Amino acid sequence: MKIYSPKQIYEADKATIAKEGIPSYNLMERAGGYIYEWMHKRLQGQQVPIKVFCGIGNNGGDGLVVARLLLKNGYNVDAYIVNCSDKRSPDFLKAYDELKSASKKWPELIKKEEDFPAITPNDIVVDAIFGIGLNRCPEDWVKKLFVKINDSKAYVLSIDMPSGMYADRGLQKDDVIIHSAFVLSFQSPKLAFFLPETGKYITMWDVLDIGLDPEFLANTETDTVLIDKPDIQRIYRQRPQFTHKGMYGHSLIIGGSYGKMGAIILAAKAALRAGSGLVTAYVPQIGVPILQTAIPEVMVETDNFNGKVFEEIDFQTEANAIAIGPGMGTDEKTVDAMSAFLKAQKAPIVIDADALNILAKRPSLMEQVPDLSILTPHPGELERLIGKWDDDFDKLEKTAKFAKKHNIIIVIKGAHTITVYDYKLHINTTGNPGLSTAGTGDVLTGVITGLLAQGYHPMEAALMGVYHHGLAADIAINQYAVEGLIASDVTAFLGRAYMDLFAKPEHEQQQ
Ligand SMILES: NC(=O)C1=CN([C@@H]2O[C@H](COP(=O)(O)OP(=O)(O)OC[C@H]3O[C@@H](n4cnc5c(N)ncnc54)[C@H](O)[C@@H]3O)[C@@H](O)[C@H]2O)[C@@H](O)CC1
Ligand SMILES: Nc1ncnc2c1ncn2[C@@H]1O[C@H](COP(=O)(O)OP(=O)(O)O)[C@@H](O)[C@H]1O
Ligand SMILES: [K+]
Repeated sequence: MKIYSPKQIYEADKATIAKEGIPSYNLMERAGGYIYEWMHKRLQGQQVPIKVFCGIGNNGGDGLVVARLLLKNGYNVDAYIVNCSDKRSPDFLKAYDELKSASKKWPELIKKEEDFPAITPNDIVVDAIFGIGLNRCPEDWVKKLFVKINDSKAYVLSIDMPSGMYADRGLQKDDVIIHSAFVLSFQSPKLAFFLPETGKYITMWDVLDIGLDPEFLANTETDTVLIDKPDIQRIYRQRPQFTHKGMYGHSLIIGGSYGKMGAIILAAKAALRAGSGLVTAYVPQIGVPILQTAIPEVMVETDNFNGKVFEEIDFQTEANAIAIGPGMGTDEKTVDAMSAFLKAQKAPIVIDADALNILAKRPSLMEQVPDLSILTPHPGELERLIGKWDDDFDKLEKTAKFAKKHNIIIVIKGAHTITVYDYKLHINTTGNPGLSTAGTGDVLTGVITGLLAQGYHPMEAALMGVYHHGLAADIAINQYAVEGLIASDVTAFLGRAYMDLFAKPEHEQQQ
């Protein structure tokens, strides 16, 4: 699914108005009408007190349309104008007049703290104060209203965006954002919904198709996309019948050190479960018996030194895909070994964990990283690589620049893992907080490497690997719950994730 920027949404509005030959106000009526229908379907006429807080722009106008429709259909509704500016938009004014003629009184005006109405936990608050047009910090009394709404414990339905959240910048000091139980977002969700600083203010969201010009939308390329099942189905390649293990690639996973051999076990096993035909682990000598005991399917190579960490990375395996980093440590001897290893690499590799920390320690090594290599940092590792950022939007910009400079793919891990390549952001939709547990990152490295070994393009391997890893965890929590899930369970459920990719929905299975 494409995620349009605010600029593209304003352009889509214009294109729709021009093509359909309608006044812009019709779009507001349409949007408000859909929101009313969404609410009516759930409320079925219940007399819950509904308080609609409207700003003075088009988001506020949408709120006024909703308030009018609720009123006309017998709901218990009060509308308030949060009078944060005198510059009211023309369509807001039209919606304002329409509400006045339907209710015979003007909505209540809020200009200062003393004007705030009481809000109780039994109320429904419709938040239509600011949408994508928020472009400066609201005045203090407006922020106090946000706080009052948040403290009220009322159910909050936000129109288009939670008020106070910006569509084009992240959270900054002194920002206050309305906490939404549900956001109904027009045409596409907004990037801020998926970023850690701002996404936490939203419990659920859905998209309302308000009928913007389909041709304009189809022909508009976006910098940000949400990756969901159909995208992965298009990437997946079915296995033909007459095959042998040599056709599914040989993965080589380099890593492990004294006390951290588990990381390499997790990654190697995940590469196998992702479908890699052969897997070899390259570990310091101390790891050989551990690996050989833990996974019989995996071959093991080691260096010529009898140490607890690598002093050399020199292997015989002819690998189709190589990953380096899990559990490897950042000992100076290992840094030198990695430096020599990188110089010899021509094809894309997967770089994770301590290998990322080594790149941060010796930035000149970045020059040796092959094009299209996949780096999989969590936010801590990312910061060590690219430096500090001001907010989440700044983080994405800095990451995109770094990825472009080195022609690499960066997978920023987190609640919505974002894969960055060539200034484009791919937001993952699977996964759950059960993944916040030791070793799940090692499993991800194994999955991506296993896919790369099978011949998937590095971008395909990154997107499918991240999706699949999250999907396996989503299936596994039905058995283990988020608290009980451990990294090995994710690997164990990778097969189920493959099955789920093409499973028919339950109601079709029963027919
Ligand atoms: N295609 C769409 O998505 C449609 C969107 N509509 C609505 O239009 C909204 C965008 O409307 P607008 O561009 O009017 O913007 P908003 O209604 O989001 O609000 C901002 C308005 O207040 C002003 N403003 C910004 N920051 C302020 C601050 N801190 N204090 C005081 N005033 C401030 C802005 O100049 C702007 O006029 C969308 O979010 C959506 O709700 C619909 O009306 C119709 C179609
Ligand atoms: N709350 C969450 N929701 C979804 N995915 C998560 C969440 N927390 C962590 N993850 C995922 O779990 C993995 C954790 O990786 P990482 O931090 O490297 O762990 P480790 O170093 O222990 O292997 C990443 O793929 C990340 O995206
Ligand atoms: K809003």
